[in-house]
Order: sequence, then structure tokens, then C-alpha cells
Amino acid sequence: MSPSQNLVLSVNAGSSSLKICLYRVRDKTDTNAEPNQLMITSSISNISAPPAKFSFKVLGGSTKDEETQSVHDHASAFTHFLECLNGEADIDSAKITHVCHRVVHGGDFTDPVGINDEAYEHIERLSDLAPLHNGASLAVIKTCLDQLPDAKSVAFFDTAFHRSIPPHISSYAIDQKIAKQRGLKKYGFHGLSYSFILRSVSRFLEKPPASLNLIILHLGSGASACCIQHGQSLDTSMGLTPLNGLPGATRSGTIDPSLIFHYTNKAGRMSHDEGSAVQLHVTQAEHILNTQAGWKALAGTTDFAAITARREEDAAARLAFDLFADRVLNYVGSYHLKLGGAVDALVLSGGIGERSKELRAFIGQRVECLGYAPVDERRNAAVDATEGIVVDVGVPGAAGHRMLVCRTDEQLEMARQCTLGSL
Ligand SMILES: Nc1ncnc2c1ncn2[C@@H]1O[C@H](COP(=O)(O)OP(=O)(O)O)[C@@H](O)[C@H]1O
Ligand SMILES: CC(=O)OP(=O)(O)O
Ligand SMILES: [Mg+2]
Repeated sequence: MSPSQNLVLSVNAGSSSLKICLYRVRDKTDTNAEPNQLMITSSISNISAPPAKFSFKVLGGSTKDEETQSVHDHASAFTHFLECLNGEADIDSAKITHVCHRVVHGGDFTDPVGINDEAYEHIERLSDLAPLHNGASLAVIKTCLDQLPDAKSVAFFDTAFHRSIPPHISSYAIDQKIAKQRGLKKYGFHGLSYSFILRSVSRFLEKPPASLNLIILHLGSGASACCIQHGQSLDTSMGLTPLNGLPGATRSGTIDPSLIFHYTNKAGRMSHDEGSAVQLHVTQAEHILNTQAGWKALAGTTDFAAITARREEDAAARLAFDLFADRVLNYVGSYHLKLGGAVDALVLSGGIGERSKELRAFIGQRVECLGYAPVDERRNAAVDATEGIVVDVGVPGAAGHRMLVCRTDEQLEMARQCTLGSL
């Protein structure tokens, strides 16, 4: 891509949110600087639990924070953003050369791909394996092709980062002929986030990415853990779909697979989900475990901050907090063992990892037995007010593995790959 006043738009369709950033591509004078400069950051949250919350911030300029009734899905959220963007006199949307789209399930696609009919159909075919995500991304892509016809839409896949997971870890213990025919294996997700975190921690620790062993927790509405050995994904907690592993806002996480046959006697029937942009072919059981489970089912809210605040006096909130913390420990313990104890850092990220000092304090206290430096109460409480992408929350100077917080940025990761790559 040629540097000039070109703009890159990055769109991250999460399960219940849309995060969008607009960047100006920098001239290639300083090779150490980020290749893109942030101009606008916007987010729409609570998309599936209206009223949605919309924020739009022009760097060095105006800020908008409002509740909106006009957003009811990811496509209308993106349209709302474009209306706001078009109202900015200083921004010429005709200068947007590329739109980067986070697509959660890319199957065996390992590189970013420009959207054409073939790529679109590939993403559509995988929608049943990411029922909260791929359909939403496609709806945004469609709107984009319509509203920004001169910009090139490029899909970046969450799954790509995990292509290094070896077969004995990515395979399920089922008939391998059927597994291969149907692509039934662990794909793993949140890869754009892990890629960003790996690079950021590498800078922070001043060690090359390929030398790093990390345990990373991406804890948001969708939560996962990743074990990184020599700078590559060795294992991750999500699987064939983003339902596996840790519980999330509305997702159960790992359950005994037989549970679905006992939960309701209609569990095997097809679901009639009206909320998705593409026709899904998931069973009622999958629908329930994706949308009616997790903290929403346990504590009646998808807000982990509210759960944390209520947990002393509310037994349901306590169960949600303790259950989540317990499942997180399962992964930290097993990944520490997989890395033979040679861990450069345990890194927390995502909305919860970055903001919940309570969960960090809990995890920090429990991993001390594995040789992690104790969490410093003052540093842990001050993360929100501490500058920088990576923050060390361990006691200064204490011996042991480090516990870090990383402000992950999937939008920036895509924009960076877009500008530096050959797209
Ligand atoms: N102060 C806080 N303490 C605990 N959890 C928080 C806090 N602030 C936000 N969160 C949680 O972070 C979640 C959003 O995380 P995020 O990574 O942005 O989600 P996603 O990208 O999956 O939509 C919210 O659902 C909320 O539960
Ligand atoms: C893969 C996934 O769960 O993504 P998100 O957390 O953005 O919903
Ligand atoms: Mg997310």
C-alpha cells in the first residue's frame, strides 16, 4: 500500500459489540513507529441487549457518548457509525483505501483475504461454527461493500494465529477419517488479540517474540486462554467453535457433552434464530449454550463488573465470579505445566483482564505457588491510571515469573498487518 493521506478503517465485530477505528497511514520515515496513526475510535456495545451504547471520539476533537435506539444488530451499528463519520467535516471517507474486518472463524484460511465471492461464501459456510460472530461480520462487510464501494474490504481471521497448534493438541479423540472430512478439530480464536499481545509483551520485556513463553488470558464477553511457546500458539481453550473453554457473558464454556441431551428434550431440534444476519443451522442446544448461558444465566447480567461488585451479598453473583475464576485457574495450571514451568509472563487482557483488579488479585494470589512474583496491591489498583500498553502488576524487584496486564487492540493489529502486508 502506498503511504500518503490514505486512511484505513478497522472493524471488530465481537459477539455483542462493534469496535471501529480509523487510522491515517503514516509516511514510512520512521521504521520503529506504528505504521498507522489513530484518528477516530468508536464502539457500540450492548448490541444484543438494547439500548445500545454508542461512543465516537475524534482524537484531539469531539467526543460523543449516547444510548441509541436505532441500533439493533451489527449492520445497523455500522451504518450508525458511518452516518457519524460522514458528519465529520475534516474526514474524507473517499480516502479510505482499505477496510479491515475481524472474522472470527476462517477455517483453514491462514492469511488475510480480500473479499470476493469465494471468500464471502467461505466465511458464510463457517457461520454455523461461530454463530455469534461470522454472520455479524458478513452483515458489516455487506454494508461496507454498499456504502464504501471504492475501499478494499479485507478479512482477518482470529483462527490464523493458532495454525501452529500441533495435531495431538488440535485433534479430538474421535474417528480421524470423519474429523478430516468434516474439519472437526480445535481452531482456536482471539488470534488477532494474541498476536498483538505477543508483539507488545516482546517490546515490553525487550525479548524477541520467538524467544517468549507466555500464558495469555483474553477475558472479555468471550473469554479464552492461550499457551504460547517460542512465540507460537501451542494450545488454546476455545475449540472447533468459540463455545469451548472458559464461560463468557452468554456462553457456557466447556460442559460435559452429554449435558445437552439432558438439558431439554428438544435440544437436538434446529433452532429458529431470528437475530442473525445469515441463516444458521445450529440446534436449540447450541443456541442455548451460546446465548442463554454464562454469567447471564448464572447472575442475570452480562456485566462482570456488576457481578464483582455484588458478589459479597449476592450468592448468584458469587457463584458466577468463583466459577469463572476456577475455570481460569484450570488453564493457567495446565499451561504452566505444558511449558515445563519456563514461563516469561502470565498476561491478562480483554475487558475483564484489563479492568478487574479483583480477579487479577485472586489469580495472582493463587499462582504464587508456581513461582510467580506476588501482585503489588498498589500497582494492581492503579492499572487504569497507568500509561502504556503493558503494565507489570508484580511487586517491584520481586523474584519470580511476571504477571502483566496488556491493553489489547485487535483493530490496530489488523490495520498494522494491512499496512505492512501486501494487500
Ligand atoms: N471494571 C470492570 N471489572 C470487571 N469487568 C469489567 C469491567 N469493565 C468492563 N468489564 C467487562 O468487560 C467486558 C467487555 O470486554 P471486551 O473485551 O470489551 O468484550 P468483547 O470484545 O468480547 O465484547 C464486559 O462484558 C464487562 O463484563
Ligand atoms: C471469539 C470471541 O469470543 O470473540 P469476542 O470475545 O469478541 O466475542
Ligand atoms: Mg472482543
